[in-house]
Amino acid sequence: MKQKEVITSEKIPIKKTKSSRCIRYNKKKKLKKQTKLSHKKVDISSIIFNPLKHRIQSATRGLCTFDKIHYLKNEWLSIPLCASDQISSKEIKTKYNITTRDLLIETLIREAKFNNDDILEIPSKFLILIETDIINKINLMNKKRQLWIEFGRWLGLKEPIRRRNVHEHLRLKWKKLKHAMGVQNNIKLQNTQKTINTHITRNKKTKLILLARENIQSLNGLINFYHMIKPECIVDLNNRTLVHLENIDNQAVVMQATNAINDYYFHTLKHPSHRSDNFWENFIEHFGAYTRNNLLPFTSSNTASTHNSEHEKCVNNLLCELIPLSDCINKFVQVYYPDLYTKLSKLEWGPFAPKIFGVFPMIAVNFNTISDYHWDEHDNPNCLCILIALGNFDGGELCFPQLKIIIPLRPNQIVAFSSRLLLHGNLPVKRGIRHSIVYFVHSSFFHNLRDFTKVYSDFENGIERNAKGKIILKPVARQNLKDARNFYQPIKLTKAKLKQIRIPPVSTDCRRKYINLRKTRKGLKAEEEDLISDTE
Ligand SMILES: O=C(O)CCC(=O)C(=O)O
Ligand SMILES: [Fe+2]
Repeated sequence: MKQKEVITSEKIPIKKTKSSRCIRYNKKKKLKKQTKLSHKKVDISSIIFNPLKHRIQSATRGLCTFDKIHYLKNEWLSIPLCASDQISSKEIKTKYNITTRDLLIETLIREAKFNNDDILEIPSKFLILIETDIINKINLMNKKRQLWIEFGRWLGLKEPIRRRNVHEHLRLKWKKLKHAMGVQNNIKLQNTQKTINTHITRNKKTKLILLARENIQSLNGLINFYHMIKPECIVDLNNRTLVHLENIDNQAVVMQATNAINDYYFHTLKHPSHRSDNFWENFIEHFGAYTRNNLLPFTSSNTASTHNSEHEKCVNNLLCELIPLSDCINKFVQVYYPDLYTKLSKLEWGPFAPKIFGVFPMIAVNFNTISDYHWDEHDNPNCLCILIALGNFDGGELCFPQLKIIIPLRPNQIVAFSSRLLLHGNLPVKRGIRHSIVYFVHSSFFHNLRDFTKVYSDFENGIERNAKGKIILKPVARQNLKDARNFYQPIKLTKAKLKQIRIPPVSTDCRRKYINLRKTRKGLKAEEEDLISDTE
């Protein structure tokens, strides 16, 4: 029988503890002060999407070449980040000589577990294949045909399974994991941006996996992991931060953000027409300024609520409620990473997108879901992302298999780490609902990491292009780049579309690859999983 959809909403109560009247009084006073601070007046118009001023992606596309160059030169400014920007001012640091780990095994177990929850280990006959053919590249592929097919089946690959496909599947995984070896071997990370990029994307994505095998092969292997609980800054041999955990001493700010995300999440579940593709497919939304796959920065579609203008007020409310938390996160960067902060505060992305989160152009919000192991490959490798987990939950620990570090991140903590260089993912949530917010900066925001030759050569050659990038012969009129009137036609949905209701066949975000979203779609807590019927 189909169970009724359960949608619960939780407000985080202020914890009542037995304390003396004096302590209680002081606590109350502190909370009152914090709450007052967190409600300080802000100019909301600069924080929310303003269709008269800001532009979504399509509205940045039809500009004339002159306007594009003008925007690049005068409105969008960036100072290149360098490796030393990740050196923290924290006095006591823990140096880590990272050992290589068997991440491949860990990843494969996760993949196989998706189809068969009982799997804890990888059979040794498959390990041999990995060892010989993938790691040592001794080609036994033709000799063990049946075993490869069996391996593919164990992994849950689609039938019909061919040994060549299984081999390729593993080879690609191996290549990707080798990526992280750059951090492992600590190879001259302080050198130029170019070195880091070439190094990481081409050659050194190697052994990570191998040494980790014994430790991560079974879930028991996690016992060997270092549990990072208290504030601590773990750095590489060049003193660059790998993982930095700090407490947030402001309960009110955390409560305000948690309640806002809960409200937003449950409201959106309840009103299907409010669901964006990202929300319903992957339970992640990105707010703020984007510039990936686009010449110029623009306002993200989630910020502008392009799918339904009726949802706009929900977004605006959420963004306003996150301001105090964003202030806290900015303060953290300013205190511990002053060079990074200074450079980021000089990053301007111009009038096309609002400045919502202080020095960070954008955030990602993960709603009641965890992330599979991944690298955030578009993040600037010289920047740190800042992550906070919100909600009332147990489990969902953040795990860095390369470093063998597990962080049972609590809502009063933040963690800064190099999301581009370190593989990371979550352990399952055991109880309650866990959301998370990530503050990050994409590489594409930095001019030194972009290639603008095409638009400059268009300029020199007097070429104009249409929104699709095709050369056109007609002249294109110049625009007032600060005036976006008439560029945005809001869509008002009164009724949900099919794709806002139907369960999507796949998640389109790599972070959700092997993550089950059933309880997330129902607004359920982890322990309520059994309320979902098997037929769904
Ligand atoms: O929720 C978490 O702990 C991890 C989130 C994350 O890594 C991401 O959104 O990229
Ligand atoms: Fe991430």
